[in-house]
Amino acid sequence: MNDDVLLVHGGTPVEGEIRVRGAKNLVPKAMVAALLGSAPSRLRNVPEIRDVRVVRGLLQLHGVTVRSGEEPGELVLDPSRVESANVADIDAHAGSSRIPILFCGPLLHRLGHAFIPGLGGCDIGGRPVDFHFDVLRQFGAVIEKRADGQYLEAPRGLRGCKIRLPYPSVGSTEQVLLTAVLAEGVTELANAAVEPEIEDLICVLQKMGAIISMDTDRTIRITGVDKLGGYTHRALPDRLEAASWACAALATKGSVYVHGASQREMMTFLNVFRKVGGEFEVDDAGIRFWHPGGPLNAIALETDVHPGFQTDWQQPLVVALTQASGLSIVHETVYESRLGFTEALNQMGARIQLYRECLGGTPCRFGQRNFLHSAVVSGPTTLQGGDLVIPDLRGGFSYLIAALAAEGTSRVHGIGLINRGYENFIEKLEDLGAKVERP
Ligand SMILES: CC(=O)N[C@H]1[C@@H](OP(=O)(O)OP(=O)(O)OC[C@H]2O[C@@H](n3ccc(=O)[nH]c3=O)[C@H](O)[C@@H]2O)O[C@H](CO)[C@@H](O)[C@@H]1O
Ligand SMILES: C=C(OP(=O)(O)O)C(=O)O
Repeated sequence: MNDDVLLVHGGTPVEGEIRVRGAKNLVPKAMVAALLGSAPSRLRNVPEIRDVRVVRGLLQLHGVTVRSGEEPGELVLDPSRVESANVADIDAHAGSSRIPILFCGPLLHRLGHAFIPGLGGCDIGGRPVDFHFDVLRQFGAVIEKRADGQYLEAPRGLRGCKIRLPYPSVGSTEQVLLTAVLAEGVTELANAAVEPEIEDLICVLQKMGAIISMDTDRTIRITGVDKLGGYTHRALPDRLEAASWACAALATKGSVYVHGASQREMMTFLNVFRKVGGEFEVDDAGIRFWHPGGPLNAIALETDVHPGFQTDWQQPLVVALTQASGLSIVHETVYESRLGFTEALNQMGARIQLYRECLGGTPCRFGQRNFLHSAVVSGPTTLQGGDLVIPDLRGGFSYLIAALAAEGTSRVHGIGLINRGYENFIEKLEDLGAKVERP
């Protein structure tokens, strides 16, 4: 059996219930934050995804014990014996995810040095980390580029500083938070990212004893403290996974109840979902998403930083837009190369044209720089099953949605990548009545 290929027999609406657990874009960061504590931490609602397994391995390499807690999805992290790790062992995790770079601040605080391997993450743009290293230098870190990664030291310790990010980068904001909380003095971070996962990380750090404020102009101020304790925290739900299943319901004319989905973090998505013609109902335990019948509406969509339309929602929604009547306009302003996945959709019968121009009013760094970062989606189109090779995490799930909506059977190759951010997605597909099988 080839466990990296999935056969998807399309044409059946997804119907039923699934559960989402803690957010892929918070849980690994909260695990890294435990490194900063002088006492054990307890993290709940942890999903079984690859990004969590990567960080668990990296923490254990550095002497942190990570064990399962009493309740399902609970981790207990004990940082009392943090130690240097063997570079070759760290390197084994090179290319696995974005998270290793967030070890810089905590390891500099705990050990006075850090080695960071090459990063992974979705291939949706250059994914530079210049902002990260700029802010670390401002704190006092000395960074040496080596063949297999970056070696950092803090010869004079880490001191608070005044930072303005060139762009509200999520990872760079997290880099500042995880470094500033134990740095000497006050740090001011202007033009910070304020995604819900950032706010949840601030809650984690505050529980540990950090002093962090967020101003109305997205300026975050951190007053360094001498010591942090442990935390007990239940991670916020994964709004990205929840939206992905909602788009599957829309594209296949189905109905999915997502246990654990939270309206608060999904308000912008819910507005767009409703404009396209989807229906949803919120209750205390989750959200039901369904296609009410009749035509879907084409829309104009621009991705942006929070509270704008989250870029990670874009790819699954584009598949649903192939089923909408009329011309939809999509302007991807966060990543320069996040529309490449549409080529395979066109081969299935979609009609999506990409443009270098900014097709929208949101200020964008990619206009006139030769990036195909806008799209016009003409629909509705009938999709035919085909051979699909997964390019990235959200593009991969989007291909599953397209295969579910298509006539005939699709072979989806490289499905292992989807485990990075979607817990037990094959079981969930089966729970929703999807006709999938391993060849
Ligand atoms: C593990 C995780 O949390 N991943 C999320 C995180 O990625 P990540 O933290 O990598 O995304 P950023 O917010 O940093 O990136 C946004 C933009 O800033 C640019 N940039 C970023 C850093 C830098 O040093 N230099 C630079 O130019 C990027 O190229 C990109 O164009 O936020 C993204 C934006 O919400 C999400 O799509 C990802 O799911
Ligand atoms: C881009 C994403 O993840 P990462 O930053 O981990 O590549 C994503 O979750 O859509």
